[in-house]
Amino acid sequence: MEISIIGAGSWASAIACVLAENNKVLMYARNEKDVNNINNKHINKKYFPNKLLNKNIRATDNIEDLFRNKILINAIPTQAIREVLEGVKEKLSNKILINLSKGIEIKTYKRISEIIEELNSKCQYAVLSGPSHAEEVIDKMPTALVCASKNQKIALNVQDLFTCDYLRVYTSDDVIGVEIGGAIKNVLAFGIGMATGLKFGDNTKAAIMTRGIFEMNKFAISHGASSKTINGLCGIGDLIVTATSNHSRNNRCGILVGKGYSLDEAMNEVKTVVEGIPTTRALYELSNKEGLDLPITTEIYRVLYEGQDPSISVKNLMNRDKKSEY
Ligand SMILES: NC(=O)C1=CN([C@@H]2O[C@H](COP(=O)(O)OP(=O)(O)OC[C@H]3O[C@@H](n4cnc5c(N)ncnc54)[C@H](OP(=O)(O)O)[C@@H]3O)[C@@H](O)[C@H]2O)C=CC1
Ligand SMILES: O=C(CO)COP(=O)(O)O
Repeated sequence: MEISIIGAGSWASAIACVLAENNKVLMYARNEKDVNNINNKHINKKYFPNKLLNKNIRATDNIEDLFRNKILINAIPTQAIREVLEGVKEKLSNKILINLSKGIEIKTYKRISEIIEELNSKCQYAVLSGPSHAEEVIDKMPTALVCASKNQKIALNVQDLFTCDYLRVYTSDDVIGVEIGGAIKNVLAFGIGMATGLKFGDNTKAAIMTRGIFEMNKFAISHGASSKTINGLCGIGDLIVTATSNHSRNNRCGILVGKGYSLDEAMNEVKTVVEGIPTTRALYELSNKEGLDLPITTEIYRVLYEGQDPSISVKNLMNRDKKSEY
């Protein structure tokens, strides 16, 4: 079987390597030079310059080529999905789209399943998420993920497709919970990065993590998700990995902002996509519209979009009204 991947970045490449052990893989890259490097030298020069890719992996710069396959995997940044798929949306009919991206669209406040549903309601959707840095998956380090779909047959198929010695995939029917967990953990990991950049310690990180999970649950439950999902791999699990790993772009970018870099300087340094930045804005605006109080998200928003000093954010959080924990 051949499987298509929209995108040829870090996560797309790591997942391509998993699938290429038993399948052919066709990746879409928008740059011809990247396509030639993958096809002729079996190298993804930009994202994994030191790894030789499996020869079952091919690339194309023509997105239409992807639609010769039944299964498509999405691995481009959330804010680019609508624009990239708009021109080929009719072709999504009767395809299975497995989404790997994590975020909320700024323009519409939609989750990725909602974007796909809007583009083509005949596309069958699953989301695969959890604590999984590409740098570790490509080195075959044991990793656990969760796949959610409204259609349990599809969730089981995705479980079969990805399960191997180093990937354990659980199934779920809570698409909303899995998507919200993956989106919000990036916002919180950015905030925890800022605390590290401010030279605060492990107590501060644990406080933001725990109260952040409370915030994640509040938003998720009000959107119809189950708290069990948030307390599983896609929420707590992914927050732990993103907030504590040097691989995390969100955490690294937050550290730089905490150290005093401007947002532009920090993003230039990190280079790859930092999903927590646009998702902070979408989450802040949407929760305000819905009358949900998310104090940590609000303070991260103020730093990112209103130029507030991160140390003021910490003071604001510490000086909120006294209350009981729950
Ligand atoms: N990296 C990881 O460990 C993990 C990432 N994720 C999620 O996967 C998604 C992708 O992340 P990741 O692979 O790390 O990101 P990268 O920055 O490594 O790669 C992004 C890919 O998307 C392409 N791309 C970016 N913008 C556009 C656009 N406007 N049109 C077409 N293609 C575009 C890039 O192309 P180009 O090279 O030409 O810019 C590149 O192929 C994110 O939502 C992330 O949260 C999830 C789990 C793990
Ligand atoms: O989602 C991820 C790990 O599960 C990747 O996180 P970063 O985008 O912060 O690197």
